[in-house]
Amino acid sequence: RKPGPNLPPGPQPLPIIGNLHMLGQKPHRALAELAQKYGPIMSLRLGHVPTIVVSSAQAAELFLKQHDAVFANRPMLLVWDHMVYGAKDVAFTPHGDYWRRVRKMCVIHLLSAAKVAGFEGLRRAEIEAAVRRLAEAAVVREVVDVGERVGELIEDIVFKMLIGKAKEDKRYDFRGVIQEALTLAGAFNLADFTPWLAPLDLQGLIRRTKAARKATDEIFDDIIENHNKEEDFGQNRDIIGLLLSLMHNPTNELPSSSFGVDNVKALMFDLFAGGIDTTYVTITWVLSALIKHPRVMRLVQDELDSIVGRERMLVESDLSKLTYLDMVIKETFRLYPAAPLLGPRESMEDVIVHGFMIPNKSRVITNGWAIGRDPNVWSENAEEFYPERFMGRDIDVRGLHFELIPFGAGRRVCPGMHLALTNIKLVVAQLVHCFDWELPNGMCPDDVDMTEKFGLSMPRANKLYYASHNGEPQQRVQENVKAIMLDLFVAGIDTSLQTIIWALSELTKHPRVMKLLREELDARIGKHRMVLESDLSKLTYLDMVVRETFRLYLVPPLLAPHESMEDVIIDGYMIPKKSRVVINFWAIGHDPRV
Ligand code: HEM
Repeated sequence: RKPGPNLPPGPQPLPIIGNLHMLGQKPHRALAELAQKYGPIMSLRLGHVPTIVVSSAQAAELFLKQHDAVFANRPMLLVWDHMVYGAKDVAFTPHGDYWRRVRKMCVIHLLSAAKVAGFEGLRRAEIEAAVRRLAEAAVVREVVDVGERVGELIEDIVFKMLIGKAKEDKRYDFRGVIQEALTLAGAFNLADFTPWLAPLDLQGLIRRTKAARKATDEIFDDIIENHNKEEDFGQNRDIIGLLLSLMHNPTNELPSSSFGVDNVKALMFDLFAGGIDTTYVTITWVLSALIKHPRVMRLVQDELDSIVGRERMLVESDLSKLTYLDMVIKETFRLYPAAPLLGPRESMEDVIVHGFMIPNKSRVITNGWAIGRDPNVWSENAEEFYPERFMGRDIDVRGLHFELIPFGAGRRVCPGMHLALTNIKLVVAQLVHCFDWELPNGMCPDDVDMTEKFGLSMPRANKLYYASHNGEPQQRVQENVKAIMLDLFVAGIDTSLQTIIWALSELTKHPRVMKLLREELDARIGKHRMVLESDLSKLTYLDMVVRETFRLYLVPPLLAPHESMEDVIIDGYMIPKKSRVVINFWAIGHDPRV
């Protein structure tokens, strides 16, 4: 008899653990190395679970397009079960009727292009506020933790979009908890592969998951309680309001029996985790790559200057014209995909793929990270950051071109990609358009460390510190400071802050004056302590700088109006009683005769 098809080739498994010991700290790298030896469709055994690893564009197309219906299931993992209320969400729930209904609801009502476009004003306000904060740091040459600033910004945008207001709960580091949850969700848990070890929780993953789940659960409970108190939540102004109104008004599609409060909380997890973590991780990779490659940074800025110019801030309708930025973002996804192993799949029946037997209930791992670095697709310079490789090549990231699938492909492709791409492009473009970024402490671009940490999402291993400018004052920052000052006037922030900003702006513009002021501070105070109020009277040059600022930028320029209390003759002129007197101190301060 002719022998039946074989399993794909792979390394020999050990008893009990199978090949689990071969995954190491960075499974995407270890699996890519194994695939070099065993090929792009490789078979492993993780504990007792048959596992197929897919590592080339052609193989991914077979699994995620040609046989997608067979591989549209997700394995049921212990961490996910704990974290998302028995997998009642979209991302971690098994294939079936419930998944189909909630996914459809997400795609149509929560994450559609129209819904995302509806939040444009909100994004603009949050980004302007973040740019203003960064510009204040730029003026005093503060070195900023870029990841932290980007994380705060994305968190603010997502909170406003999902719950209609900023995060109020200060009990937890929400972003930290979400990142921990995704690290746990991506971990290879011994207990999933050798169930009799589950009660021992040898890696401590379940203990950590319970802590993360407790934190998210308390935050979600508070959000729901506050929403339920607000009578107009049914107006669907924010996304959680919409979910709650679906819960309170069941439909045929989502009957009350299948859509209770745990389902709402599970979906909240997907939306917060998907919305914040992967987007923030991708933006920090793009910015790191740009700092590491000043040539590319310059080209992105040139494109922004030619499309947007320097007289205004970028708006969302500019994004589609930024073709070079688009290539930079693709190149970042290629080398640093936020989800390096995509989302795991599970086969729902025996199937033959490319002549190999793939048994029912096999775990399928697609190594997006390895596909992005495959020299057969990307040529010998596959490891190099070179956005121009996309020029004239029709390769998109949306799951149609299997050489580049950061959002997955097929039935379970990421439904949040439109939102993610909008946020990523917008934030990167604004930050690069508004600021010249430099490395602090004499670091050079080659020193930028691009080491990654493994999890369901793949963040940078180390923090990213940049100064938004660090040498001679630059036009880009000055223009930005001016725009911000304008904002401050409009916002009516108090006058002393306005004066401070004018003074700092003039100091940035006049390095000679800044140098003299620094020398005075060094001479009177030294470098080892902060300025005390008792020092102020000794700082005579600072006093002159402040007076010069008042001369040029008196706030407000006309002072408050006075009124005469009787008729009076001044300089031969009659000034009647009850005359309004406006004194133009701005003109006096600018009078060349004085
Ligand atoms: C850079 C940003 C993002 C990346 C790289 C990313 C990547 C992915 C990947 C690789 C998958 C698995 C696809 C598969 O199995 O084939 C996925 C699924 C998913 N993503 Fe995203 N994602 C991002 C942003 C978002 C956002 C903003 C949201 C929503 C707010 C979101 C919500 C989801 C959901 C709900 C699923 C599960 C879909 C399903 O199983 O049917 N993601 N994402």
